[in-house]
Amino acid sequence: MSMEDYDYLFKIVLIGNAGVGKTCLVRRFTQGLFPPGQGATIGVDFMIKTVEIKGEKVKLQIWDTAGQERFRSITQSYYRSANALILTYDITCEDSFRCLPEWLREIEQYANTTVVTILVGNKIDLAEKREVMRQRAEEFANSQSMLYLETSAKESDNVEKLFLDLACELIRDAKQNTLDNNDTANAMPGEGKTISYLGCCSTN
Ligand SMILES: Nc1nc2c(ncn2[C@@H]2O[C@H](COP(=O)(O)OP(=O)(O)OP(=O)(O)O)[C@@H](O)[C@H]2O)c(=O)[nH]1
Repeated sequence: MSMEDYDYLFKIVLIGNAGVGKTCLVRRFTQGLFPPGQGATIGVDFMIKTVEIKGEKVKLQIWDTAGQERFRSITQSYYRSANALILTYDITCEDSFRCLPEWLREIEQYANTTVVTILVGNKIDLAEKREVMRQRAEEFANSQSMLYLETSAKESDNVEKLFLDLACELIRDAKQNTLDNNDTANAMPGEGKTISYLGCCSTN
């Protein structure tokens, strides 16, 4: 192992409409909690969590952006160095799904072409209020070459899977030398605990 306390460092940026649950997903993953009365994100928030995948330490730098339109120019500047984007919508809010093409245009304009993008339908605990059918979202994700996952930050459904699957995907890419990690090499140290995860996709 190098002088650093990790084998890989990846930058993951969450984007999507205001109120879809981006901050709650990050809090659930990094702190294991669902904060009551979560206020709107102002600009961008930053958290770190280190996970262990097949004996390798993977440091995830997670940037939680504000969904509100007025912060768009700030958040756009975070796309460029992202290794992965989590494009989030709310399965109980048709509007947040209809806005996805707009977000894809932002990605095309500001993100690196090698970025891994996953579409996430959050709030599946509110099944009775669902407005966007899973199949429709899956088809849309497929058509745009995105991965797809449904989550509940509230019930903790698929939240760990979301970040760990992404980490696996990024390791696979890195091993194929399609990633340039130089941009993220100077990351600030931050809080985080190490968890062990061996059940993900094969990375070897
Ligand atoms: N039932 C349910 N509510 C959720 C879930 N995730 C988030 N919420 C609620 O949705 C609201 C918005 O959550 P946030 O995490 O602040 O949303 P955001 O996407 O970060 O919003 P911005 O910061 O404005 O972009 C809050 O009232 C949360 O409690 C979930 O999985 N289930």
